[in-house]
Amino acid sequence: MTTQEQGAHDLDARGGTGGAEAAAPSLTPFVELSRADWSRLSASTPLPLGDADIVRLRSLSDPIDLAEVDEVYRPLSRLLGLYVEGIASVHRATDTFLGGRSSRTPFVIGIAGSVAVGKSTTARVLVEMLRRWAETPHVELVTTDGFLLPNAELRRRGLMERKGFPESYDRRALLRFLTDVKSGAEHVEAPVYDHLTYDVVPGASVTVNRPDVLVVEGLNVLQPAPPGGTSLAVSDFFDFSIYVDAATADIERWYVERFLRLRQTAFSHPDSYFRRYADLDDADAERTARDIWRRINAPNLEENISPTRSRATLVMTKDEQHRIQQVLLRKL
Ligand SMILES: Nc1ncnc2c1ncn2[C@@H]1O[C@H](COP(=O)(O)OP(=O)(O)O)[C@@H](O)[C@H]1O
Ligand SMILES: CC(C)(COP(=O)(O)O)[C@@H](O)C(=O)NCCC(=O)O
Repeated sequence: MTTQEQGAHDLDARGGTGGAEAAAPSLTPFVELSRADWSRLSASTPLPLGDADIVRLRSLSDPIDLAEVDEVYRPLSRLLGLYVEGIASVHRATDTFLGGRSSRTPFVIGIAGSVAVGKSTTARVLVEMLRRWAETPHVELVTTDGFLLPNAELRRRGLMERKGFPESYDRRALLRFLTDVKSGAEHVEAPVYDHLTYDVVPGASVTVNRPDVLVVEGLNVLQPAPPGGTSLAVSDFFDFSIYVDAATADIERWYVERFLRLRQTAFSHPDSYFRRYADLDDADAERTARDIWRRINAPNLEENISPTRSRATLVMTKDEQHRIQQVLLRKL
């Protein structure tokens, strides 16, 4: 925020200048767009996804519909394309300036937000769309759950009730991974988490091989570096970041609904960590889900995740039916 903008903020905070004329609009570092404003941008953007693609995404159990993709994700993928082109152009100019000494590295997008707000769905749709743009055919997705400490280590540290909190991750491994990706390294490996066993998979990894775009999705990707240290923040490696937002009561309801649905699928699998939940009736399952939400996910949202919202480049706010109602885009 500029000093002038800060001044305007301070005036606002005091309730305006005291004059009878209309108060000056409050200045923020974000451009604010309603759904209608945002979706109007879609008219000038070709849609790189068709019905068949949406059906395929749905088959991966993503519930998103074509209207949402059309009105919200189409402009978003175009905007991201503009940022990718912008960075590529800065890269070319810098490379000429340096006499050919720098190599281009992947464009990294971070996606943050609460458990159950719809980060995975947003990330998967974006990946599918970005892959269809000529400038970004090679797009990869990594979720930060692979960087959680294994359950055995969480138990040793008394952190099983803190899964998803900043201290439950191997932050240095995540920083090393991103440093390697942003150094232009080939075949960079990330560990893998299994929601079925509720644990990191020993010895398993995914490999990221210099994509055009890497999407990094996780609860805490916008967390600042720990105070007092000299360490970097994960977001120092992002070229763009998105915070997916919604009212806490709606997110809790989505969490409970997903939990109830999982009884028929993941929970009933013989290897499921939550096998004991598969046979709960609706009332007991809802009680259990609300208990996990209130003990773990709600405090994490309030203490660690929500405070990072204003660090994002773009904030997408959903209504109670997952429809994006407002987009905030950071001013440049
Ligand atoms: N755009 C959407 N429309 C309808 N339901 C959605 C949408 N996005 C997510 N959901 C549902 O909300 C729940 C949480 O979404 P998910 O992407 O798994 O969240 P997260 O990755 O943030 O935990 C899931 O049950 C998912 O099916
Ligand atoms: C695995 C998660 C921490 C999400 O991790 P992320 O990929 O966002 O880093 C989360 O889905 C989770 O399991 N939380 C613990 C509480 C619960 O079981 O809901």
